[in-house]
Amino acid sequence: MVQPFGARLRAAMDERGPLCVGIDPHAALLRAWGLGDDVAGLETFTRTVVEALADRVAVLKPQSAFFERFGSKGVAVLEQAVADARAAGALVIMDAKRGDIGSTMAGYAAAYVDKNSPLASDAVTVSPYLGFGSLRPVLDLAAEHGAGVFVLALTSNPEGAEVQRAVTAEGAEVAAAMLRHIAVENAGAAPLGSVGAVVGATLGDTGVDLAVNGPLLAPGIGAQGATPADIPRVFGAAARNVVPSVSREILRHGPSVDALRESAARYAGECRDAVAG
Ligand SMILES: O=C(O)c1cc(=O)[nH]c(=O)n1[C@@H]1O[C@H](COP(=O)(O)O)[C@@H](O)[C@H]1O
Repeated sequence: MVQPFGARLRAAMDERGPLCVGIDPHAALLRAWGLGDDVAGLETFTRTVVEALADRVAVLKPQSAFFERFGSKGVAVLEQAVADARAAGALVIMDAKRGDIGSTMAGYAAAYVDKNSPLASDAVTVSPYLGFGSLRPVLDLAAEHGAGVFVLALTSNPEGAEVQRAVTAEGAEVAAAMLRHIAVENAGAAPLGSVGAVVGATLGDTGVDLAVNGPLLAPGIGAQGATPADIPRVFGAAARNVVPSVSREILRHGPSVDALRESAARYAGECRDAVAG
């Protein structure tokens, strides 16, 4: 029986530092690496990142969109990357941000968190904006397979506030309501629940209760302007559960494997220090 995702993530963060590196093969990055914006370029880029980092960072987070844009051949590259990264010891969060009615969420759950799926990942990102309850199939299947689910709560982009800071009929902000749902899912889990929240590192003091007993995925560091030093200000007492995530600001150091490793090691160290306070 595989350990729950939260326990595996805590162990990986303690051993390797809390950093998550995003694999986001933007067309501009492929060109900057001297690669074609095509499947061969995608394959080389992705293999290089996995080879450079999967044996040393806690988490890799492929952004599904950048693979899907090449159709089935791109998805095949994604499949291989997920398998290779996990084999090398990294946990993989599939950044798919799926969200649909419950019966369709069962399909997304089967795609990403069923351990027998070709795209089986350690965790997946989902959007709760069809209602938190619509996520039930993915929450349940993830629990059954020892996988995790990261629910968008307060995203790093400024436009997110329009929806996430809106006030519900009960008087709470939507994001706060989502965080409460997440806390309920994680109640009693130790050392860490397997249902995470996504909270941008760009946001400053969030004013919401981040004590959800689960991991807090914190994108926005690097290209979007946040730094590891922002972590204590944004997350306060919850900083220990933060998984800081960096994509472009590390990826731009390729194609040199050494330079990718150096950049990731620098961020991992800075994030470890920031989280420790
Ligand atoms: O779920 C995410 O990872 C995510 C949530 C969020 O609020 N903001 C955000 O930027 N992301 C993702 O994190 C990555 C950020 O990339 P960089 O800005 O290049 O570090 C992208 O793949 C985004 O899709």
